Amino acid sequence: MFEDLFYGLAKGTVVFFLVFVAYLINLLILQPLKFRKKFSKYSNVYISEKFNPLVGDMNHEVQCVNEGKVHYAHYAKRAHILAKYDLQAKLEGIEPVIMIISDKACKQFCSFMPRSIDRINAEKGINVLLQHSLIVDRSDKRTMARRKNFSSWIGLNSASKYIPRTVGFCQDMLEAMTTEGKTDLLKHLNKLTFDVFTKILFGNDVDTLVARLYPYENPDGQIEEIGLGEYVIRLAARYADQLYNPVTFIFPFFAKRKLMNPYKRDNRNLQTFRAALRNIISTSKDENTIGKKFYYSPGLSEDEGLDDLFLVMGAGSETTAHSMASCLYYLNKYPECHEKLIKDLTRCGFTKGCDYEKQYNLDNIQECSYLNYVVKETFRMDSVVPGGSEYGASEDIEICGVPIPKGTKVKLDLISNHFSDDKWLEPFEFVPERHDIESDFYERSRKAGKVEDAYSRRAFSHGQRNCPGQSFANMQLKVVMAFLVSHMNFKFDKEDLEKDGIGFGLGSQFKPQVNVSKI
Ligand code: HEM
Repeated sequence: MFEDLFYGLAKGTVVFFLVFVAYLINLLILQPLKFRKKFSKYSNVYISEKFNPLVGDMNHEVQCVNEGKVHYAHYAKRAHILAKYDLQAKLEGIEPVIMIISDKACKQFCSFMPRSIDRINAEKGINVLLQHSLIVDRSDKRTMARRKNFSSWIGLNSASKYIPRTVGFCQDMLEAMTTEGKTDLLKHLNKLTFDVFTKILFGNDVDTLVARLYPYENPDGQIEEIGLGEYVIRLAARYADQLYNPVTFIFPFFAKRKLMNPYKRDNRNLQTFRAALRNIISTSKDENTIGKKFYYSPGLSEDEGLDDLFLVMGAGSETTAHSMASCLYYLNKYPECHEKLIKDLTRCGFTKGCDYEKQYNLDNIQECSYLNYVVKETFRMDSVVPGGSEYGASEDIEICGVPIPKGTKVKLDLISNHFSDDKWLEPFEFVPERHDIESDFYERSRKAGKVEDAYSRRAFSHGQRNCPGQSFANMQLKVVMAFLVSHMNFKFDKEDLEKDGIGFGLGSQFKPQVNVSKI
């Protein structure tokens, strides 16, 4: 009898094992191959030459990091190849995605929104982190009303009220950086943008709660005490990492139910963070904060209000801080542009010791044309949100003659276009003048037939779900650059300046150590 039981169990185990192996072969090899085959017949769809089981086209990312470049540097390197195509059939690991490359495809993508293409809540990675926020929702009336509120609370007019605070934080940051010798630039810039956002969101009466340290559970199980700014950065990084964890795809049940680490631990940290935000909002007596407008937004549940608030903190601060690092990096790499910018700032009255209260306002900032070109060029050279968001086809559609079945994941390529030889003259050079229609460089570009159009610049994406914080980010970048460039000398490491493929977009491994002194 025991023998029968033993054989029965052994047989069951072998059958289970074989079924599991078949499931894995289908998931990891057959389905990805089928996807490649399906699109390989279209001459306007790019498919990478080699099939890499498990990593798919992410092998480019891995290779970049191994070569000491930022993980998305390959988009620039392969821009001349991608520019020949409308679409790319890409495997992000084992996940099939149609990437929108050409302007024509981008235009059609926008025209399909929201009826046939819309956000999908893939319930993975960052989407789980912000599961009640507007970013994961389809573009129905309610979501678009949430976005409208967003734009009016964080739009240019209301945002310009915070310019004096931003300047105040810049002064504090400069003091802190100049006492350190070589300084961790990103750490300071992250703190700066986070400080600005927390003031806007929470007001003045909860400073102690905002400045408090909160418990965070490390991957090795140790508890660390960290500030809220660091919390946002770590949560975003942990949930982005979940996307590269094979369990997310192979055993989605365990990941969704948070039955094992890192899902369980990440969720515990997320709940600690959300409780901290709730406490801060309900403690604050200041009725006019933007945080309260989000949290108590009519028609939204408490969770939705809280996650929209978290979305502003996550989407707004690290992105802008990293763009500031890019901007300073390129100014250091191209000293002639730095000199020109100093002249332009001086012309517009942004000098050391000027009357900050009077000088730093929206009108004066917008007067600085070269500053504007420098910021535009920074966004072209380094797309700080390299991944963009996830969209999906909600019915069968055709883009540039290629049928895309319902349910296919679709994403916009936000980088390669910025380095296309067909669109830009000398695309790998940092040339702010290319955005100045009165410059010689612009004239040369125009004569060569390379003039930008509605879809040439993609850092903030396109369509009705593009970035609603664009004006805010632009303004903040200009204010901070105007202050820092007129008050500080800075020097990145020579090795970093000479190296190709440095970038500061989200997920970048670069943490520049910079020599800073006051002017
Ligand atoms: C350098 C700065 C920034 C860049 C490059 C950037 C870029 C992006 C990109 C590429 C997206 C995805 C758009 C898409 O799905 O097609 C996005 C979404 C979003 N961004 Fe930004 N962003 C920046 C700063 C900000 C700031 C300062 C805020 C808030 C004040 C903000 C708020 C948002 C929100 C709420 C969304 C989601 C919109 C929706 O789902 O409808 N961003 N951003």
